[in-house]
Amino acid sequence: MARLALLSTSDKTGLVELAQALVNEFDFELVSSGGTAQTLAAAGLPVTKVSDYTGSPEILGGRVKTLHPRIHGGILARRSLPADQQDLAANDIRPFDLVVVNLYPFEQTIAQPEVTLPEAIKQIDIGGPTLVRAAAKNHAYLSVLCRPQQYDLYLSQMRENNGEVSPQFRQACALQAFWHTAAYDQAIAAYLSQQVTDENAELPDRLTLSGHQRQALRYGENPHQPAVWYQTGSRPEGWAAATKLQGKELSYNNLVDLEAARRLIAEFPAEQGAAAAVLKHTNPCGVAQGKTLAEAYEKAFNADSVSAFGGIVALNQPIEAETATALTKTFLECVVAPDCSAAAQEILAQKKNLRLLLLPTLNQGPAQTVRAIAGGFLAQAADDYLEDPSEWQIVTEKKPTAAILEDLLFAWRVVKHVKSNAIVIGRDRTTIGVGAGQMNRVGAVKIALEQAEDRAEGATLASDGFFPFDDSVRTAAAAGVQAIIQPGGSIRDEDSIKAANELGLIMVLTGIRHFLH
Ligand SMILES: NC(=O)c1ncn([C@@H]2O[C@H](COP(=O)(O)O)[C@@H](O)[C@H]2O)c1NC=O
Repeated sequence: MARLALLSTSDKTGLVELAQALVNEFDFELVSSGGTAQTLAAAGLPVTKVSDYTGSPEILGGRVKTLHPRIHGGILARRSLPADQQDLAANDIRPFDLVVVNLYPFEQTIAQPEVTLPEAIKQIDIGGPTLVRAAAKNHAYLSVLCRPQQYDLYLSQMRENNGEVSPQFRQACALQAFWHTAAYDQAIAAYLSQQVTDENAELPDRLTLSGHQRQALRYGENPHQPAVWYQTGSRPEGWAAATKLQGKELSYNNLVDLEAARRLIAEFPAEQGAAAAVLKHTNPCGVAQGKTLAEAYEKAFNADSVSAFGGIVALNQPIEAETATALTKTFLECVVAPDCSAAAQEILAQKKNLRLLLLPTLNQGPAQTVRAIAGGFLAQAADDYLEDPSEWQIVTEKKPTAAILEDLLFAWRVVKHVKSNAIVIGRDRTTIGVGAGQMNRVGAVKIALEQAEDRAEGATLASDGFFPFDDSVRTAAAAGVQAIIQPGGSIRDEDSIKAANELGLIMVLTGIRHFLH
């Protein structure tokens, strides 16, 4: 007797070709749900509708189509178990050899702007996952395919093995099927938890990390660490949707640095003027705003040209020829920008090893960040607090001019993206000294000042956390710094303010801290 395949697919890609091969090459009979049967019949293929096969019509507008003992009995029966065989015979049920299902497009639906809850719920597939899970459970006897990308592999296995597939192949398909339904349910649960309106909605009770391998990376932070890049969601977003115009494969460290660069450059919206950032090991070594993108990049590069070698560059506006020429003057690992002109692409093509990426959504990142610890993981809301200088407190006798306030805001936006303890010294919307990741704050001040040299005269200084003592203020003043921005909140704030007044400095307290660990 011919073998039986059940086909019920939402995405009809490759369906007809698969079904033709099943019927013509492997003598399958086809049973399909309404829309799938229609597509197959329109292609001239013999197909039995599920409703004819079960004798039960599709009801509730398609909510119940394949949920029937004649379908699920045929999928779940153990061929080697006499009791199961008797049940099949007694109930006139034929076993299935193949189940091909893909699910209602839930994720694509919720990705659409302004989708309503009832619209989303309508796209929660019930019968499909039931078929997939049943077939995957019984993979000892049948195959399950849940994505069109699997069809060719299935057919080639059948062709190579005289119309059979190996138990290993069926098992691999079952594993993919369970990952698939798990990710599907995860997307539903995540969406529904977003609908809960309490203030903790972004950090729900349960958090499941779900992603599929986008790319096996050559290695992790170091060559002895295996690493993989996982993509969340079925539609590529963020870096998974970026276009790489040239250059070698992205590495683990490239991606970590690129994400740090993206977060930083997102502080500077393109419409507020050109900005450029050069990063090394996630810390900015040079950041600048300029009248043009080329000027911003030159300023950022010159801020610390030694560290910029081998750096990651993020630009907030499309790259044109002048900026491209400037970018070719040193060795850079990666450049990311929202766009790049054809002329600029031609210039950058000279740098064969440079990875050039286009990411139009530079300011769109994850709402939460997650980090693994022994026995669990930590999740927090991303530090995307929008600075509002009208909330700042000017605590010294000397008050900042509008120009100094602008420089303070610039340094403050940058220091947020430097590993703690962090100090940024800035001048004319350019960083001139960065002290990153120090174990004491005055140490970070000294490193930043050392780099700034005599350029510290008249500069501004930003500190990501408060000053526990007045030593940082005194050190900065001695080097010529004229204005300081910091969160405040130390029990000894008064000491720092007093020192600032004594030394003729301006001090601004933001009330917001930006530690980055
Ligand atoms: N309700 C059911 O019994 C049921 N059985 C299969 N489906 C889904 O219906 C879709 C195919 O429907 P159609 O063949 O009518 O185009 C597939 O995405 C499949 O996963 C169902 N739909 C939803 O739950």
